[in-house]
Amino acid sequence: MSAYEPSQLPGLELPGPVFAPAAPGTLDWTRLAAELNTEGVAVTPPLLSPEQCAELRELFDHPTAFRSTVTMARHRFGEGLYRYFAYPLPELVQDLRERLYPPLALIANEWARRLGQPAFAPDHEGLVEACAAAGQLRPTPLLLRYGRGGYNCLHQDVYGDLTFPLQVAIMLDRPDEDFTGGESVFVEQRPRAQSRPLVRRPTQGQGLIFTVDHRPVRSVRGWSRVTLRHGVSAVLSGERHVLGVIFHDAR
Ligand SMILES: O=C(O)CCC(=O)C(=O)O
Ligand SMILES: [Fe+2]
Repeated sequence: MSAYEPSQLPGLELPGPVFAPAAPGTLDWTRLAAELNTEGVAVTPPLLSPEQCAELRELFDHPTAFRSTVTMARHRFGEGLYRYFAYPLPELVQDLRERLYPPLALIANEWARRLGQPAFAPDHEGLVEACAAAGQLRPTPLLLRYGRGGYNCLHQDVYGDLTFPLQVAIMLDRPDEDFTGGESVFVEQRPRAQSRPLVRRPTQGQGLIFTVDHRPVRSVRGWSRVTLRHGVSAVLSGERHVLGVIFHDAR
């Protein structure tokens, strides 16, 4: 049986296209929700144009846009560099965060109901307020850059007690043209079962929506928690850039 019950996820619509010049119309949230329920990972149509991808990629070299920079090898997180944006976020990033959040909150709230957890605010402003009340005040959207040999160890982006369970990563480069290798890797851990690997290869502008920490999956007696970690396999050549949109803020 599929864990997805469409009748429990009403109104999964965006008000309009989300920066989707190559894919006019709304995102198909019914499909995305079904994919998230069954796989924990969903691939969107392009959310950014090639020009917008280039604009964000170039921002990487403007230090004033960021609150901090992490050299991944120093923390044994992998190999590469990432930078957390400072507030106020670039308009494009702020807009994506605000517009992607409401439909994701519907999915997150269905998950919370299944797991007996409190609901999240319906809009992003409400989530940011709840984060502030929990002492999580620092912005989490980030840009990542990997060169040849770069990779990202399996991890979860948990930054405090308040975790919104879905996040988005948008591919800014063209796989097989700008870089090779560098697949998006996910490992799912079900209770009393061996881990399940998933690999995705988004094209430029496409977003991956995925579980931050865990999601509910049907079990014999109701719902059990399935844990997901994400990472990136080694980049074999070229440079790979990604925009990470995490919705909760950090302590
Ligand atoms: O580079 C990637 O694809 C992974 C980025 C990541 O870890 C994130 O967006 O949280
Ligand atoms: Fe991450």
